[in-house]
Amino acid sequence: MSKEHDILTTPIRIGSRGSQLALWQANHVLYALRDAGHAAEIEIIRTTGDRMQQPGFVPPANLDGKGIFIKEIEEALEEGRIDLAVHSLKDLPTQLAPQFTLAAIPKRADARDVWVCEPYWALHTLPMGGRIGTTSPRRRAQLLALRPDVQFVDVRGNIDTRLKKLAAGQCDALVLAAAGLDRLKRAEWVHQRFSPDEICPAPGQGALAIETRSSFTDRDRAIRQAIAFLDHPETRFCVEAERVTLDALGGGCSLPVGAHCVPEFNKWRMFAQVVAPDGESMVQIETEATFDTSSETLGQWVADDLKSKGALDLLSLSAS
Ligand SMILES: NCc1[nH]cc(CCC(=O)O)c1CC(=O)O
Repeated sequence: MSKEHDILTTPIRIGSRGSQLALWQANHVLYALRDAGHAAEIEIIRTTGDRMQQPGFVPPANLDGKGIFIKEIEEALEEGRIDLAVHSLKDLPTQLAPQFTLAAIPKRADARDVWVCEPYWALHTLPMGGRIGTTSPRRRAQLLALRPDVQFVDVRGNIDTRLKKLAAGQCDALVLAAAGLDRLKRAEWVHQRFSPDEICPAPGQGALAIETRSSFTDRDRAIRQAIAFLDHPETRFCVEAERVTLDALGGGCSLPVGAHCVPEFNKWRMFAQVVAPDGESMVQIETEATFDTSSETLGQWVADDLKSKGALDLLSLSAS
């Protein structure tokens, strides 16, 4: 047994939201830790974001939308009620407070967005004025850029709730992350996986983030060592570059910004899109970088390139 097993005398406590997808993700980490010989358990934490998805929720005046799925989880981490938190990386703000660390970023699943719609098997076969259920400003803007005639309906809730609302006719189609549907074994609902140069995914989409405390107590150090084997350096590089781009454009998951980096032979390839809310104008770039480029440099390049093409003007339209 390695040293961290001696220090970790009580089970590793994993904090998770209670949604199906969050619990799938937390269980994925739980089983990996148990396979590695650690005792571990899950603690479910209710976040502001979860409460917002309940009918009748009245948002507080000071709600800025950033980090609404993580506030209560970070509080539990800070108070030592949990040892690590499993998040969807795309829901994490681009800047973490210094007392927290992303101790592992596991191998990314399919990062793409997908089209979910039985009768119309692709976006271009949806009839004029078709209603797509998505509240994401990025997806709305990108979809309008491809199909200016489509309409949107607010379809919220967890993945099964949204699929039920689709089946009940509240909308004609959904656009969702492939990763969530794949993880919950709902891939039979997927009719088309959008290419990232068509609908560029959110920064970090499809990746998990394992957040721990940064402190150097024996236990916290042992926790980070115990989880380190789940880290996938290629994924970490890609999502860091994507998050640097988003951060340089102002951060926040409500911006209509897509960024997607992939390793390719001996280089990195990155796509990024910034779209005006009405879809009428957009800037997009595709760039390559050698493997010795840092994620910070690549992400910053991409942001600078987008800015030089007018991205900030498009983003100011979504602020107003
Ligand atoms: N914003 C909600 C959210 N956060 C993470 C995922 C999917 C899983 C992932 O992207 O890792 C989803 C649902 C969706 O966008 O369809």
